[in-house]
Amino acid sequence: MSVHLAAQPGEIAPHVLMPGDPLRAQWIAETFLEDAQQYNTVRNMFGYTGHYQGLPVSVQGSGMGQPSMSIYATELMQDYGVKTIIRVGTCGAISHQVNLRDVIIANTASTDSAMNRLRFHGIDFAPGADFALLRHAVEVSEERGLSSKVGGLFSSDLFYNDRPELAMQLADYGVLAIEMEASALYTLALKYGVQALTVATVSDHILTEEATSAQERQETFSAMIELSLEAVKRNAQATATG
Ligand SMILES: O=P(O)(O)O[C@H]1O[C@H](CO)[C@@H](O)[C@H]1O
Ligand SMILES: O=c1cc[nH]c(=O)[nH]1
Repeated sequence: MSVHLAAQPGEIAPHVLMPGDPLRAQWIAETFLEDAQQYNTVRNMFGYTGHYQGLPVSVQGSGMGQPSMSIYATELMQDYGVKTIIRVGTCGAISHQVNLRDVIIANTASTDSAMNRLRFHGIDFAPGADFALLRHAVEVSEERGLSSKVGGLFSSDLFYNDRPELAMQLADYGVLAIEMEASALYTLALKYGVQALTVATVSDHILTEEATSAQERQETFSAMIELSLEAVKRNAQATATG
């Protein structure tokens, strides 16, 4: 057990998908994993372990925002020795390069959070995805003809922002969408030598004002989950043979 996870040693797989929403974790486990067993209900931040095509995989809710993601990601990496994490999230597009329901495969994550300023004493660290994992995800997406794009996310501490125009300026620098966790995940993964990636479906388009429903955010976006599971499997196979 760790402070926030009730799993016994060995109950969490080396490969983990992390949605923000614990009910999306439940849906992923019940829909995509075989023999899924729940290992965590502490704070209702559900976690499950099952199998995807024979590969042990866990799904763990992260909660919303970088402090919550940091707690769960740290415990997964430090206390349970996980090797691979893919955040499977939703995001709000700030670029016309992406459309509603497109899948963004994030190579990097800018942030307005002070977390890395605290961690690095004012230095602006540049958190990035694991290249091998990202390459597997892109390969799967291309094979399946998915509407996806590789690019940067903005991990914001503010969902409701008094100055939304500040985030919009990031689009001029190629940032595709806003979410709230990727920067912390990438930073911690680099610290612990874990392979991490964020795959995020555009649930809201801030420029066109299109939006998906809460039910759709919780229970759909199958393409993103199937893409992530296949990328995890290929990455695990490549790591085992490499
Ligand atoms: O759908 P999830 O994975 O929670 O991701 C996005 O949705 C939440 C905000 O509604 C934030 O956590 C943001 O990052
Ligand atoms: O606009 C949005 C949509 C999803 N998640 C966010 O953080 N922002």
